[in-house]
Amino acid sequence: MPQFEDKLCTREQLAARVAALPKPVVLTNGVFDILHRGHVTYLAQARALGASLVVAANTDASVKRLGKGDDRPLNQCADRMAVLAALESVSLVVDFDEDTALEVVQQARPEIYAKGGDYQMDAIPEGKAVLAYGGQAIAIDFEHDRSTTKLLTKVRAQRPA
Ligand SMILES: Nc1ncnc2c1ncn2[C@@H]1O[C@H](COP(=O)(O)OP(=O)(O)OP(=O)(O)O)[C@@H](O)[C@H]1O
Ligand SMILES: O=P(O)(O)O[C@@H]1O[C@H]([C@H](O)CO)[C@@H](O)[C@H](O)[C@@H]1O
Repeated sequence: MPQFEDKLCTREQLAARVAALPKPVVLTNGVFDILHRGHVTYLAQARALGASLVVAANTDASVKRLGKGDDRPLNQCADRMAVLAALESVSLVVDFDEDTALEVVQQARPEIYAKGGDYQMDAIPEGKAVLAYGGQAIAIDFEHDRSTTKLLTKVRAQRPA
């Protein structure tokens, strides 16, 4: 097993594994279906806010409920998690089956919660929870105009009729 797979963590292990990480701990969450430059830049910036980065990835069932499309996610959860774990910026990867990462945040209690600039921190449950216990919630501005959905549109447009 490659060493980066040591970063994969179960929900049961989460609190103990986070407690062992260098502080401050930054946590973020998302689908990360087809990893692109926007994602890796954003994850590196999130990691630079603290000393460790925990990424919570939506389970496949949870992605289905987000309404990104019937065929999403393209990459199954275990694969999305392994790709995230292989990144230098990432310290720990956990999955979550709920509609939001609120419970993950409550279990992990990171010093900092980060999310892309497409979200308003005081309007989402994860951001509100971290702010309520005195942590920081930080939105990171988009640096690259990329998205999984745009990539898929491009691929589909190139398919022969
Ligand atoms: N281009 C980007 N620059 C910076 N952050 C991004 C970018 N795209 C996504 N993110 C952030 O990465 C996290 C995961 O995003 P997500 O998986 O929704 O990416 P996406 O490519 O926009 O996907 P989709 O097109 O399926 O909605 C979110 O916190 C989001 O804010
Ligand atoms: O990759 P996405 O679509 O940005 O990730 C979603 O983020 C939501 C956000 O944290 C607001 O609550 C979350 O609820 C959802 O489950 C996805 O992780």
